[in-house]
Amino acid sequence: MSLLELRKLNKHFGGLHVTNSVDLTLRAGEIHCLIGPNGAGKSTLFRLILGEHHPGSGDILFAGENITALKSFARIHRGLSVKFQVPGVFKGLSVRQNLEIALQSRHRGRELEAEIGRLLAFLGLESEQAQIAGNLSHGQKQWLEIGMAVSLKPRLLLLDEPTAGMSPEETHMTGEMVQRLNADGMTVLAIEHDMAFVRQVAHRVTVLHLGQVFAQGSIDEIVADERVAAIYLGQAHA
Ligand SMILES: Nc1ncnc2c1ncn2[C@@H]1O[C@H](COP(=O)(O)OP(=O)(O)OP(=O)(O)O)[C@@H](O)[C@H]1O
Repeated sequence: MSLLELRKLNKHFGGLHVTNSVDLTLRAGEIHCLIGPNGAGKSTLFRLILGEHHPGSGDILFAGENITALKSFARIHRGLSVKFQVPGVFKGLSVRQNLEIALQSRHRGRELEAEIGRLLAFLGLESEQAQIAGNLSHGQKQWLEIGMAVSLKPRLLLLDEPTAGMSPEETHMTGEMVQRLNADGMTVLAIEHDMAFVRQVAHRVTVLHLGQVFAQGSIDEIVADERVAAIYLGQAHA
């Protein structure tokens, strides 16, 4: 069963055709990685899925429903969540307070405390819960934001370069987090340049190039594809 379906999606910025008739289907329960050169249109695709941009033409279906005309909050309400590249944590508040803000629209009292505890354990941030978020390491800030993005248990999690700036160890731990979320039933679409992360988590990979789907397959198929090597992996990422 498909959870998300992009059908012939087009987006122009002035004369620039940034999303060019993109067809992409995410199966419910998969971890799907989106890779491609800088400027390929990956982030724009996320903004279209989230409703921050509206397509010139084409359709977006979520769990069978056409959500193309829906506002972002309505999409989030249906179970979409996103973590963008720049951490959007409240830097002056503690880790615990950040999680409380993310959770308080749906949980109160004891239930809220239990959910905060569950997330702190999941993120490995229990001993940092009283820390001011601005003082966390780069990796911990990214994890806190992942925690906020998954706090309301979305059906689909969009991650925009979740491991950017992380050490190999932190990258691996992030991959494990994504796998645990997936094991609990969450479908994940991640934009990533780090091929170790892609190899660790991806069930399928889509290569975007010049706003178009250029290739799709398993990580082994993508790495073996000479056309992909020529436009992307042959550069710094192999
Ligand atoms: N709001 C905008 N107005 C005009 N052009 C835009 C806008 N947003 C993105 N673009 C252009 O669209 C193209 C695709 O950008 P996008 O950020 O989606 O690519 P990307 O694949 O995510 O790149 P990166 O890997 O560098 O993040 C780029 O040429 C960019 O300059």
